[in-house]
Amino acid sequence: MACTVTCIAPVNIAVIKYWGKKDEKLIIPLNDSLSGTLSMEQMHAKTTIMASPNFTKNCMWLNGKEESFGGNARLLSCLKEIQKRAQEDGTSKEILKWNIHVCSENNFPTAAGLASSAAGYACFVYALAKLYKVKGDVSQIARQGSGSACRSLEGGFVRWHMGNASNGSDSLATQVVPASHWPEMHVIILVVNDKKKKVSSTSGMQRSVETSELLKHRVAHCVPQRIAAIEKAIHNRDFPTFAEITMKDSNQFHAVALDTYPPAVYMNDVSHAIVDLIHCFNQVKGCTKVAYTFDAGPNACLYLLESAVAETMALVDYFFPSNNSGNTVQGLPVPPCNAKETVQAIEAVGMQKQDDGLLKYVIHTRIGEGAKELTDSGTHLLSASGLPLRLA
Ligand SMILES: Nc1ncnc2c1ncn2[C@@H]1O[C@H](COP(=O)(O)OP(=O)(O)OP(=O)(O)O)[C@@H](O)[C@H]1O
Ligand SMILES: C[C@@](O)(CCOP(=O)(O)OP(=O)(O)O)CC(=O)O
Repeated sequence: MACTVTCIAPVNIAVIKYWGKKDEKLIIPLNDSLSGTLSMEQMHAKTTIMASPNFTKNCMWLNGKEESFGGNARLLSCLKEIQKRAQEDGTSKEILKWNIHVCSENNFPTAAGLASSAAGYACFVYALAKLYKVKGDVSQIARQGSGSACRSLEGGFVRWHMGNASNGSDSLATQVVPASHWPEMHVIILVVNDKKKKVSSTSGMQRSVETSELLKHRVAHCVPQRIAAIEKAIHNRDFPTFAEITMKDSNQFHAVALDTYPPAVYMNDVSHAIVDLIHCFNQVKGCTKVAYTFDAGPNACLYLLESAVAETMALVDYFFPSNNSGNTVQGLPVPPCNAKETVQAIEAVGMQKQDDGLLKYVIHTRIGEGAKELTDSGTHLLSASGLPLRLA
């Protein structure tokens, strides 16, 4: 009688940042944004949703712990919107009356500045769409869970169009190119040891909209040109142009955060030392090898071509030594590399080796595919009676 679906969805990291809403409730942004979707082999959210006439209320478990469903306005608005679409599409009325149990797990740290909310809400909405057999684009609905979630449904590079409609009907995400367009594009995430609690993206951007003059300038004069130029660079697989725009946009986003009153400080000294290292590396090589970008936290996300991975990691290990033998790298293997000459050249332009243990760990991944359903019933996270198979 019960219906069950299980789906996985990826993380995405913006190269042109979303920062600021023109509608807080519908989550309509002030500007277009563009991101790379990261491979689900390394990082994904996985969500099982079961609908049953026997369930007495909607329930949600995240990483093995029960969370409030009824008290989470964003989960509720995604559910309401998908059900509305299902009704329009003529889905059987019966299932729409049943309560649902949702069980989700992220195979990477939640709420640690690694875009878990983007993967999580994309997965929730994608799985609901499968459950109710809703056809067509659901990015307008994922957007209402967390803005950046709308970019996690598709693979490759994805653009979120801010749209013009006041009801948000044209504020949706579309694929710019599939992952296969630029398979050499890899990503290294440097997870920075950080004790401090951040200002959430939601409240930080709200404060920026209220107080930052620079945000107005960014939205009107910078983002439109950058979106057009980076799309072109992606189509042409032009890494130096892609990298320069990515770094400038990250820097401008953090300048807006500082222009906010009171300021929102997301990058720390380690983040700034990573920025210095990347600029020194690009300088001594005489061409742009690596781009950095930072979201609302201190962790660095490096976009680079596969051919630069080994040397970049050798430099990270040298300039940001771990407490023991090399930084722990999760994900794709990193080939060994003797970067002695580059290290010397970088030291000659003034970069110094940092203290031990500033990085927690490193994730090596690549651009990957969008959300998908797992059809093997052995992958469900809920038992036949609708309870989590694993609790924390
Ligand atoms: N798999 C999931 N399913 C549903 N909701 C999720 C999931 N993962 C995360 N979330 C929601 O997202 C919240 C975390 O969002 P938050 O913005 O604090 O962290 P983040 O997305 O990891 O970091 P950042 O936005 O800075 O990249 C969680 O508390 C939860 O409400
Ligand atoms: C810095 C960012 O990562 C901000 C992401 O903000 P969220 O999508 O987390 O915010 P809400 O819509 O309020 O949930 C930039 C980006 O991903 O484009």
